[in-house]
Amino acid sequence: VLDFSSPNIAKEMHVGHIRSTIIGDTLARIFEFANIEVLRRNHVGDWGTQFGMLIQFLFEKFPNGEEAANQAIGDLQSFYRDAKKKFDENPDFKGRAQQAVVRLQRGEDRYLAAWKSICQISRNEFDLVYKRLNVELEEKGESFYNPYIPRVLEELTGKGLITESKGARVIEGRKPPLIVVKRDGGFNYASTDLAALWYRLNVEMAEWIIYVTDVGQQQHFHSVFSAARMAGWLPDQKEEKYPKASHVGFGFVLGADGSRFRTRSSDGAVRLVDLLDEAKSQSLAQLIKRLTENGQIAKWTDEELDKTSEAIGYGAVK
Ligand SMILES: NC(=[NH2+])NCCC[C@H](N)C(=O)O
Repeated sequence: VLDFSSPNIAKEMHVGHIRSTIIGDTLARIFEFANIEVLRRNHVGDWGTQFGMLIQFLFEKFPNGEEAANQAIGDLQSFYRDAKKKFDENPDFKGRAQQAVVRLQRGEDRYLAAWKSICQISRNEFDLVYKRLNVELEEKGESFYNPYIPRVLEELTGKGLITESKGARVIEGRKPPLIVVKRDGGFNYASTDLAALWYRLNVEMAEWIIYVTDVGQQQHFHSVFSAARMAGWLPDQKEEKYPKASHVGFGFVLGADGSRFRTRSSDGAVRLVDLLDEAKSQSLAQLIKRLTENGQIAKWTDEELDKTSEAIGYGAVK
């Protein structure tokens, strides 16, 4: 199982996700070339308390039905921003948003439908990037593993691995302890990853599970892996045995000024599709310049110029 790309619904798909997409795809291609069966998993962040906020905001903005919302959301990132602003500034709205989470988690139709349409809008945007990069992925988002969390935690509790700490439930072993149930009783990123690991080992029968994210998540994965070893799901690290789990961490993408590159700056959003457009148009300009210089330009059709600048531009990004 190769877990890569994995952006978050309704949030920006940032350059770090592009890097994960490209490294993950490269690894997948190497394994596939060696005739190893690869499950290319897009572990999208499609669950969590932020959906209460988004859905409530959607309902209040479009009280006359979800139909209109589909088109009106349009730019999901600014929709997210507006919802977040209201959430932070308006305590009444915050309360309603928290109610909405409960109703979503209870599976009320109207809430599920709104959640689904928000996910679909994001998915369409992600797909534009995957298509351009020629990367294939199969989505199994965080929400997929939700039903497995309680029984997985029950198993870990039965093995004596989960303890109480300041109202939360945690797995000790590495420092800091891994929080698996929040103080409010909710599950989190770690509980989802434990359930996903359990599923990949027991249902998908994975021999090797590889996660590709930036190094910022190294500690998270090592804590999850160590919990899995304590539970006896994975063999001892020192033995080169299967099944195994690995984190492929890459460095942060830096901007020209050497600081962490953000696709969304305060003065406006830089979308990843725009980044790809830019790569293509810069290589087209260079191509035309050089072909003109060496007198070859007349021999090239527009289509050849287009295809070549795409290959060079996207290739450069990759
Ligand atoms: N199984 C995982 N945790 N995979 C990586 C998920 C990455 C996460 N959605 C992020 O954007 O940072």
